[in-house]
Amino acid sequence: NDGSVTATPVDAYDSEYLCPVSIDGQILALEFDSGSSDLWVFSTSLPLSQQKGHVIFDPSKSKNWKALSGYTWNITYGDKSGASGTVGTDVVTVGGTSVSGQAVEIATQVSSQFVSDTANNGLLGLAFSSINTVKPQKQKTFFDLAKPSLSSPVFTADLKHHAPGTYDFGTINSAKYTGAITYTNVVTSKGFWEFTGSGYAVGNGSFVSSSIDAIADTGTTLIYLPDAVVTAYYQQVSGASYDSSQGGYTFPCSATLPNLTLGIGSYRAVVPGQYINYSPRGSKCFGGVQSNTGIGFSIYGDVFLKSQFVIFDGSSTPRLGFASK
Ligand SMILES: CCCC[C@H](NC(=O)[C@H](Cc1ccccc1)NC(=O)N1CCOCC1)C(=O)N[C@@H](CC1CCCCC1)C(O)(O)C(F)(F)C(=O)NC
Repeated sequence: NDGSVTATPVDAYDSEYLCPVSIDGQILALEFDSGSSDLWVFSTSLPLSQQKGHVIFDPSKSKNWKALSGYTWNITYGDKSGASGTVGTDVVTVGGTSVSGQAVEIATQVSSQFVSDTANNGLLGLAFSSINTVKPQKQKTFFDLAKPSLSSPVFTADLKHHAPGTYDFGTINSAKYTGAITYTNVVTSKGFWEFTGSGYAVGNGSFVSSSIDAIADTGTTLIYLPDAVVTAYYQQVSGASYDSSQGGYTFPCSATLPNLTLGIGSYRAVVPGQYINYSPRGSKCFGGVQSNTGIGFSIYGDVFLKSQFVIFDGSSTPRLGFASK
């Protein structure tokens, strides 16, 4: 049972995209995150102060809810936010795709970033189940459980700039992209959709071949790249500089930003310069391309993903596909 669901940007900067998910009839807006593998929700087990402003899942109102007694989870994300709690299973439906026995992780504690992000009522992880945090037994992701019932074991991301996009499960909709799809192999050892980029070009400059170890991550807002790439990019932006008080590169909001081309095999993925003006911050504007220093690999986040049609192929040899649109 293939499915399709709308992914709506939460704000004017496309900082995250949320999708409606039904848990036994209770509908919550969750962030689909190909960088983690826990499906967790705001719940009635949270302190009331942390529930404020959010849509709350109430397991006592679900007839298909089965508590997994003694099971717990605890996750910390790259931006230092986090959550933890208990676990049960329920029927989870996304678009037309329904899964029973899905582990739904109930939050009993969430960090302040989640409390204040009132549009976000939890996450639906789409990375590999190997990094699910449930103990004593890790649980499968929605995609892993849905796979056998899908026409093909894939999901696609068609995120858009300042507009709603879609995630599709089970089919590759040829109306959503142009030209050929380029596939690249994925390494799953860290549990991410990890691949090696083939290089970059800034604006109309020549392409620089270089291997870039990266993950395709719908749960990360920006693009995080090696310093060599980031400095080469902002050298082409007049007035750009690294502003430690803002935590990254900023530039005058009037600046014209060059496109950034990122190579995937022989495919050249073009990120429009305007996508790289992320948001006003202080008296300047904050860049959508930042340094990957301290992360350990590069992250091709939403600023990149929304310029492409992306296939997450979960077949026995997982791979990523990219196409223009
Ligand atoms: C620099 C390293 C990555 C940072 C990345 N976070 C982000 O990219 C957050 C996402 C966010 C948007 C709006 C409101 C709140 C949070 N945005 C962010 O740090 N910024 C700061 C820079 O300006 C742009 C917005 C992250 O932790 N992504 C998580 C998933 C997010 C966690 C926080 C809530 C939203 C989802 C991830 O799962 O994708 C991960 F792979 F990074 C990870 O930590 N996996 C374990």
